[in-house]
Amino acid sequence: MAHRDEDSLAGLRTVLRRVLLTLVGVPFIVAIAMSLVDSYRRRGKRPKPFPTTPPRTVAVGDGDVTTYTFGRDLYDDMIAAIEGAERQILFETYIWKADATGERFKRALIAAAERGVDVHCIYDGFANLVVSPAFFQRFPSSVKVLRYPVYSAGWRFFDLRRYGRDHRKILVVDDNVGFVGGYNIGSAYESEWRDTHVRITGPAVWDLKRAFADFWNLNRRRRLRSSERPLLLETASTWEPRVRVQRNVPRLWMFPIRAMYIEAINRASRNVWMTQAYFLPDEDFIDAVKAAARRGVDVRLLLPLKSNHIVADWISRGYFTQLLDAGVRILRYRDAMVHAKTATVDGTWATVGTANIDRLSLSGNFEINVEIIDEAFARELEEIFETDQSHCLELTSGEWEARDMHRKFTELVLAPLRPLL
Ligand SMILES: O=P(O)(O)OC[C@H](O)CO
Repeated sequence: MAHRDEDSLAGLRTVLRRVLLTLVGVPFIVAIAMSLVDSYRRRGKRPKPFPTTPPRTVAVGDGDVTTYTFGRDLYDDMIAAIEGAERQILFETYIWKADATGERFKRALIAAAERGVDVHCIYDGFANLVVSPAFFQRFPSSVKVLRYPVYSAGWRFFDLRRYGRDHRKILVVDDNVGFVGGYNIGSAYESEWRDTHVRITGPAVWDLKRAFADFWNLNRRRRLRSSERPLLLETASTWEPRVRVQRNVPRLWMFPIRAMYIEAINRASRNVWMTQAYFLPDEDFIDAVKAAARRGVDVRLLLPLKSNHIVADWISRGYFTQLLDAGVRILRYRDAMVHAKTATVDGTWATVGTANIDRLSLSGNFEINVEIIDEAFARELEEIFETDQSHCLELTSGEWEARDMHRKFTELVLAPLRPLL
């Protein structure tokens, strides 16, 4: 009798193990297969044009904010700022391609260092694993370069605070100007991707400097020569109430960007317009978005019809039914990858930054978003949204419900991956 009990227990365990392995393993296998097929299909595809707006500047408090929606405009202004630097350049990027654009930035940074400007660069080791190491080795010692390592937990294997990637994109020149937003550095982003970045002048530049300096100082000792001095900043003498720089710092367990979004969505009374590259939020975030739509707020979500990560697209689609049922409008951008991470609420609140709406960004990575409470700037972003919307296909409930069974099944199979992305 005891033997029979043990046998059935062991049998149950085997069945459970197999079910678990299937639940975890199958989504991974499907995701890998999809990514391979998708990258094969993309080969040789020509980029298509998309509408953009010229850089426009609005005064916000004691400074200006210029918004960029086309990479070439942005890169030209970033290079001009680097070339005009007199004292210090702080440059941080998640991806830094070793192509013509990447080389252009590298040359400009080296030239600045050679004329005596203090140049600091940070890039993420994991994001650039596919970039030739030679590209990063050919920096002269006059440029201080910090590679945020692929593995940074050391012997603290279980300390999740040490696994976040450095996903930020920042440039600060002297005390005068700062850039932040979705753009990485690479030729494809210059003309083929639709993204959003801002150039900031005024007191908020100090916050960008501080964000850079804190990260640098946190990692300086282990990554650079021990003699390398920390980056020191004067305390900010001016507070700018309209512009807040929100930083996710996993190492300090700080994730204000998710809270910032949820607070803004929860207090929306008129509209929430979001443009996002990847939309795979947690359940509480989704609930806030649905609640806003249900109380009559005009909630619009603008996403790429096809992003560069097919698996993220499929997982994102798993949320569409509940969003459409709640009254959220889903607008899908045609022909080009939308990589922007922006939102406006009630024509007053706005954000532009590096954080995607997914778990990696909102509760994992080092991220930076600028939060601006200013009607003129929000209006600016709303106009950009309207331009983008004119290039979108709106997804209707009828169309969505009529999709094939195999699509519904694929969404279901991939759903267990949601918490990982
Ligand atoms: O991580 P992001 O938002 O900078 O996007 C990077 C691209 O997805 C690279 O594949």
